[in-house]
Amino acid sequence: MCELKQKRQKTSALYFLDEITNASSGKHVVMFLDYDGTLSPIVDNPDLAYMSDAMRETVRKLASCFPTAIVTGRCIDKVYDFVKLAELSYAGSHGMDIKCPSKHKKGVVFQPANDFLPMIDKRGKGEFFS
Ligand SMILES: O=P(O)(O)OC[C@H]1O[C@H](O[C@H]2O[C@H](CO)[C@@H](O)[C@H](O)[C@H]2O)[C@H](O)[C@@H](O)[C@@H]1O
Repeated sequence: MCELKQKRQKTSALYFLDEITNASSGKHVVMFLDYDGTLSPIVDNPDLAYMSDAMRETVRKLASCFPTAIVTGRCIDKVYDFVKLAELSYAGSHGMDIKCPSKHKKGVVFQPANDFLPMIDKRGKGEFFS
């Protein structure tokens, strides 16, 4: 087997399936997935970083087995436009904007940076603190 193929295998979770199965026994498993370069290929234009239908189907199946979240530097709306799976949780803007699905129409929203918006706004207008 060529060296590159061997390296690829060793970075695949499938290579460690027994270890992962043993380590997760009796525990609650939650999946956190990156978007760019993980669910989608890296492409020159970030607006064209589509995920394939096959990948979407795999993530849909995964989410039917474990709570699943996408964690990304992108804003939630943008990544949701690509992923289009309402049953997932999304942590966008590097964790500053989090939405989890729930029976409520809007879902559970957690925006830890909200309290800092007035300060950020002041900074943006050139007002500095002493
Ligand atoms: O946290 P991530 O989900 O990994 O997001 C990181 C950045 O991803 C995007 O940029 C990267 O992917 C682009 C599309 O393939 C590529 O053109 C770019 O070179 C990569 O850095 C996204 O555009 C950024 O906003 C994210 O911060």
